Amino acid sequence: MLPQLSRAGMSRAVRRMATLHPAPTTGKSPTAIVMLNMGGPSTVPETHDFLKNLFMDGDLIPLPFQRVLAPLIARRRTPQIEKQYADIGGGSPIRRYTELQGAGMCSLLDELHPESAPHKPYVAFRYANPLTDETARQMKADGVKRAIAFTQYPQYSCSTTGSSLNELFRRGRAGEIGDIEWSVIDRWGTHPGFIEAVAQNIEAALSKFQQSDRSEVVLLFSAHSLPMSVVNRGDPYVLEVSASVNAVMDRLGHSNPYRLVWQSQVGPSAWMGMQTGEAIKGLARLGKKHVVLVPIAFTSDHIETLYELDLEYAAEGRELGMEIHRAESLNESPVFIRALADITAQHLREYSSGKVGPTSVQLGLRCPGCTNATCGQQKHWFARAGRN
Ligand SMILES: C=CC1=C(C)c2cc3[nH]c(cc4nc(cc5[nH]c(cc1n2)c(C)c5CCC(=O)O)C(CCC(=O)O)=C4C)c(C)c3C=C
Ligand SMILES: [Fe+2]
Ligand SMILES: [Fe+2]
Repeated sequence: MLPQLSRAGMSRAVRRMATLHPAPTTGKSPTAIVMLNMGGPSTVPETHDFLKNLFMDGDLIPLPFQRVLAPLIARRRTPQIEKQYADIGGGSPIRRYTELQGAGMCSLLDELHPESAPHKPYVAFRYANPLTDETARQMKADGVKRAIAFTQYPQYSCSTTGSSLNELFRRGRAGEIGDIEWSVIDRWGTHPGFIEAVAQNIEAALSKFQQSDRSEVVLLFSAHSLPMSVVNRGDPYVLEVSASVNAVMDRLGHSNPYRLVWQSQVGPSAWMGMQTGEAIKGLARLGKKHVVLVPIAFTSDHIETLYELDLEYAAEGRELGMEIHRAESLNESPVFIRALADITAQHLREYSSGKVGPTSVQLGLRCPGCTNATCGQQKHWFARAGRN
């Protein structure tokens, strides 16, 4: 039985775990939980390399003459994005939060699933340190024999999770990771623990409004948008984000009016809408003066929350006479860290019983219109793991 801690107590405990969770000393090879995400520049000077890696990724942004154009676009975009990271405190907090979440998750997992203990968290970012190749070297040095590739994007897109899996697969094929039995958790956007953590943060934001205004507050769920070219080839991200929103609203008992809107589009092509900024202006025109912004597709703070939502949109809304609060990102939420441990424990149980359940990869199911095979790569994972 795990100890029940208060939110503050748990947060302190998680912080302690993050500094204390040591490399295992039992001599038993650890079960690696590899946390996949895009990453972000921890300091402003790292912005250029982050952008260069991002624009080099053909799974995210397919460009003609990618190797030539990507560095040029990255260089041109760097000053603007550097300023945004400077304005949110000098860098992205994603590495700090991911390490904290991973340490807390693995401590809980050792108790929830002792059969595979010790569990050791590894972070593999796609565009910032620690990059996948560095993590691969560390796993090899640690003698890892069993690993779970655990996406930290709750909802699947071939441009995000698909890209991270492809990168890990390439490193494995090049012999950089060692001989490992892999399995994959590739989506968990409706897991009850995740939904509970988001719902609790919404309730905390709602409590900032006067009691008499509370039921009138519009919940504006905001997710990073996706180019329509990606949506139209059958990418499941939009559907899966919608499913998350629906599950949160079910958990809240449909207490408030709500919409799902899309932010952070880049470049001139068509993207999924409506855009978050336009929605806020539209609500103001309709006389809706109370809004909670809810980030729903990312698990920690980043420029999309700290800059775009807080410094741009919320500020614009307030100028229009609105009261706007943002639901906190999941960051250090003990409910969320417990959810990460539950998702992994469930996956380990399903894996060892030979069942492929909801926390396992959806076996090589491509987007029906996918031309770049991003999603299809996943079948290689199960070939390696001897499962399909
Ligand atoms: C679930 C989240 C995300 C999806 C889906 C996603 C798709 C996507 N993104 C771009 C282009 C860019 N994204 C950039 C930054 C960025 N993207 C996400 C998340 C998703 N992207 C986050 C959390 C961040 C910020 C990282 C941080 O602050 O820590 C950028 C760089 C910033 C900029 O130049 O504006 C670009 C470019 C595309 C094209 C795409 C879908 C195909
Ligand atoms: Fe993005
Ligand atoms: Fe796809």
